[in-house]
Amino acid sequence: MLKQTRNWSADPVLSVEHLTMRFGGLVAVDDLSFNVGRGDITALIGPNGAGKTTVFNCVTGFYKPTEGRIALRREGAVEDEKIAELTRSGRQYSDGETSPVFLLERMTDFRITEVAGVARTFQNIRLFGGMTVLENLLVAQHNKLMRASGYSVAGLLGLPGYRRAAAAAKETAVEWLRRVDLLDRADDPAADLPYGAQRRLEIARALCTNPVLLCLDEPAAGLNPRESAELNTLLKYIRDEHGVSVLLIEHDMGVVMEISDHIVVLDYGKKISDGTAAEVRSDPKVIAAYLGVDDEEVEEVERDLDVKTGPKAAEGGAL
Ligand SMILES: Nc1ncnc2c1ncn2[C@@H]1O[C@H](COP(=O)(O)OP(=O)(O)OP(=O)(O)O)[C@@H](O)[C@H]1O
Repeated sequence: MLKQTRNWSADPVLSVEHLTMRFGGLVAVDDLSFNVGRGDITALIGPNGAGKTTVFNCVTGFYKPTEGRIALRREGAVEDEKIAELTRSGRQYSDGETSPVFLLERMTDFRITEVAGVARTFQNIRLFGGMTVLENLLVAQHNKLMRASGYSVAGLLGLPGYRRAAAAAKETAVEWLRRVDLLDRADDPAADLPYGAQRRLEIARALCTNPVLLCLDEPAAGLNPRESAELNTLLKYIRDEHGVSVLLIEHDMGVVMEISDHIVVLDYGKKISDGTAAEVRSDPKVIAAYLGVDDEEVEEVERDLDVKTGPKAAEGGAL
């Protein structure tokens, strides 16, 4: 069931404002603004080369944007004036407050994950193939464990604080493995898992860091229809039961239209549409952008939309 409220206006967890990213003479992202609603699944879509991954890389600290502000409100609504004040102060985030704000464009990727609570997965799976499935999830919680050890030999000596933290980390890992249906593979090397299972493990690993915002780069890429359906169920569970906001890049329109509360469409680095699936689907600018790509992709998009939305899509003249 998709939501009726427009969380991205009422309660944004992330605000991207006037984001520009240039690579030499190429403007990959051009004065882009959009919000991600708290507790929403938001999809960033657009033809190849539209700038989607570049936006992701800016949000997660892999790129420093040329211009723009990326504000994360971790726990709830914050007045614009407070964010403006933080911006003027030159600081990266407002600390020790009930509703902290993080200016991600000023932070390193490591701190964005650790301090602000933004986790991500990659287009190309990046697991530790030689480690077991369980170890991959424990490594994701390494920093939490280091803090519990007081960055001393407490860990080696097995002092109680560290032991408790280690047990909690294992519990979190086991819980997510159960949720993504990989508990029976816990002791197998990650590289031995089939492709779809590796994708689920990557998502579980990101969730072990307890993020408020989970960024997924093409999570359905390479999945078969059954695995795609399982992914949809998992993402809805993450949203509904854990309140994690999800921002995803996805080419599979079947997945996008079925699970997204909000869709932002890019073309040539600019936003061309922003709204619910129904709004975006019938937007002539979106249709035109997709018609600009090669025939095969247009056909694929049309087929996906037909399958998922049936006659309604056809009435609305969808993509
Ligand atoms: N590190 C980089 N250096 C130079 N150009 C880059 C870099 N990263 C991306 N680009 C360029 O920026 C533009 C946007 O690329 P980006 O990968 O963000 O698009 P995308 O929408 O994610 O595409 P796709 O759907 O194919 O993954 C492209 O023209 C790309 O070649």
